[in-house]
Amino acid sequence: MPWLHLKDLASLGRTCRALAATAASLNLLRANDIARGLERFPVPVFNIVDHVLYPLFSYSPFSILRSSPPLLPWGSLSRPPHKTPSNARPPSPSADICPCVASNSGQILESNSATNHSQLCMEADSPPISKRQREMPPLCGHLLEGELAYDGDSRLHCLSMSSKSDEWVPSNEFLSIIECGPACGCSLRCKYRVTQHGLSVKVAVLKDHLKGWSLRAMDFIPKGAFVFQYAGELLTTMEAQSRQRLYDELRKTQAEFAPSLMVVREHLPSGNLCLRLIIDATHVGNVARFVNHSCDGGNLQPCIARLSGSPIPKLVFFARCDIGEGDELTFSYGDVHGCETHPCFCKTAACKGFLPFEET
Ligand SMILES: C[S@@+](CC[C@H](N)C(=O)[O-])C[C@H]1O[C@@H](n2cnc3c(N)ncnc32)[C@H](O)[C@@H]1O
Repeated sequence: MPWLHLKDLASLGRTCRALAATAASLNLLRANDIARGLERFPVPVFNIVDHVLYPLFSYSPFSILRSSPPLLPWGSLSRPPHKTPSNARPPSPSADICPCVASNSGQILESNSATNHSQLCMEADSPPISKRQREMPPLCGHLLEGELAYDGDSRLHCLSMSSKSDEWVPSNEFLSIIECGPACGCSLRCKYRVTQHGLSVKVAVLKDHLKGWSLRAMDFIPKGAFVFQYAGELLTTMEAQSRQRLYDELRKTQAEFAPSLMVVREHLPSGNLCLRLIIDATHVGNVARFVNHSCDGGNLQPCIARLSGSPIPKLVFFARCDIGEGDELTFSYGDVHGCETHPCFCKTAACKGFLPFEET
């Protein structure tokens, strides 16, 4: 029964009282935590709009390669226990500097300046750092342009790409962050691994009568705090195109169907495309699949995070401003409105009337 789709569970529940009780308790378990214990906090679902108990998809805190055969919506028989209490914080950085600056002998090569962190991402038993490496610009913990990304509270403190001032100006441009990763000798406690601990704030999924499911903050989230990554299936362009055609067909017949296919493109200063990251959270994903679009940019800042030594970047979100408990979490899906078919209900002053859509 734990693997069954909501509809099959309901049919089975109608056959006898014992199965009805089991189906009801399974439904309650699912609605109390859509993340199935895979995140630091349970993610409850609330719906006073209709009788759908919870959305159907497979929860994964991290992106996976295209799942074939598809995962079942409720993957495991035994529900994994919450490993940490719900009020636990991510592992706090153990020291002021990243441990991967330590040499083989355990001696610290760099001083406590975060801007000196560059040379550093090396295995503990890797060869000593060369003069050339010492002179390399900083990498981990920095934005692509070299600015330091995080302040002492692990909050994103800077700087839109277009503004070089110290004041953080929210922007629709994606920031690009480099974090410590598999190529570094440091542990998960390193302060340059802010985006690597899964969901970092309490959220809940709520049904909205116009936009479908939506995501709400269940706690105050300070400006600059990491919120979550956008996890889903990583697709090739060809796979994405064929899925998009299928989703367009499904939308014609199923009013409730809300696909969550995101395409992020990165360009070189020359304008040439250098990265296309396609994440489909329609079937497999995390809480970010419930974030709706807002034409004014919303309260989440999307960023591309690269982990040192990992070939595939991630799409991650930080709070663009202070976010109050109960606020809906939103971001801008894009500026291009190529095909005006799906009405937007963001209700902001900047609303363009339709959801962004671009043929790629
Ligand atoms: C990433 S999902 C967001 C969660 C979705 N609302 C759901 O029910 O699963 C994207 C889909 O949500 C809907 N959506 C998101 N933002 C919207 C908005 N501002 N107005 C209307 N629909 C929106 C669209 O159907 C879109 O394809």
